[in-house]
Amino acid sequence: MSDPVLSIRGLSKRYDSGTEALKTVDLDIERGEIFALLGPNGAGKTTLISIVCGLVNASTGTVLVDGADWRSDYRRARSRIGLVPQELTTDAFEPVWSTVSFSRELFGKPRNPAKIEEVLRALSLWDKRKTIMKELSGGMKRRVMIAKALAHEPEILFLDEPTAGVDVELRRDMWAMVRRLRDQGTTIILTTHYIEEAEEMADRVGVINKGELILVEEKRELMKKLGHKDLVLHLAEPLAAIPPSLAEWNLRLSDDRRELVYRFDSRAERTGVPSLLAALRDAGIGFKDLDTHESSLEDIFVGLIHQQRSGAAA
Ligand SMILES: Nc1ncnc2c1ncn2[C@@H]1O[C@H](COP(=O)(O)OP(=O)(O)OP(=O)(O)O)[C@@H](O)[C@H]1O
Repeated sequence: MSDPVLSIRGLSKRYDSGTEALKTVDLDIERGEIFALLGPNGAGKTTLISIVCGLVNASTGTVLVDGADWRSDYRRARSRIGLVPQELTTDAFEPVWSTVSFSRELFGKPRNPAKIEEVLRALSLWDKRKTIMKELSGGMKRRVMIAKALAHEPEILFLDEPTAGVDVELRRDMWAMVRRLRDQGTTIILTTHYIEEAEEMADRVGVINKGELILVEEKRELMKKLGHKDLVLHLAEPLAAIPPSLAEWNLRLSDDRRELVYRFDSRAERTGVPSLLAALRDAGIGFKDLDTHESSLEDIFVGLIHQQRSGAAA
């Protein structure tokens, strides 16, 4: 990778409470990419973002933001970054316009009404510029948080769980907006619990668990690894054993012999599900119901860690 816009080396964090929130993270972010940091609750996502943005002190390590050291050259480094935090923090009685333009001034940038107008228009907030914050809908408030983060024209935008608790429509809206920002040249780093969100949005995905960056990959590669689904067939009658004619599907029979489970790659062109159902009919095995389960993120992490360890041992 040439000339990363963000370069993180040996970053670790142990809070005063003794919690080791980050264990020696190394990460380069490419200019102009959308990078999703994917991990369960407590994985260390917010800690990582907070350190890079100068809100939390690292225990060890260094960060270069567009070449500027985030400790010795803090102002320059910080001015390159916009942060949209998880929680909405604005003055309820302030209108949208002044809320956003104040954020620009905080970075010591000269007033620039044309720039503020551009940001508000890009986020479809122009019509609301005179509305006070408390009269906005939840989705609008989130947009204002993004406008605030963009008001000083940062190169890198951090979005900490941008769609937590928002409905599906707003989530799609947010994704489209993030893509537009990327198309205009902003580098985007977002954190998420949702595999679906990482899949939809990111160019690259970093998986973090228990403070450890388990892997960083191109989205397409990662999704191949995450694509397993289980088809569970609830049988009409308990089955003594799986007949040899079904061997090719590698089915699993539950301990009570009432469920057959077929694991398949949901992204493959041929999942094998239709042919399995036909083979079951031919074998005279009836079922009352069927459902599919996607592995939880937790299961996937366990799998990835396992894969990594066995890879390292090989
Ligand atoms: N200020 C703090 N003091 C002590 N421990 C903290 C503090 N902030 C976070 N932690 C702990 O550090 C670990 C990582 O937390 P962090 O908030 O970074 O995770 P996260 O991946 O952002 O989680 P979530 O998805 O729930 O927001 C957790 O065990 C958390 O309890």
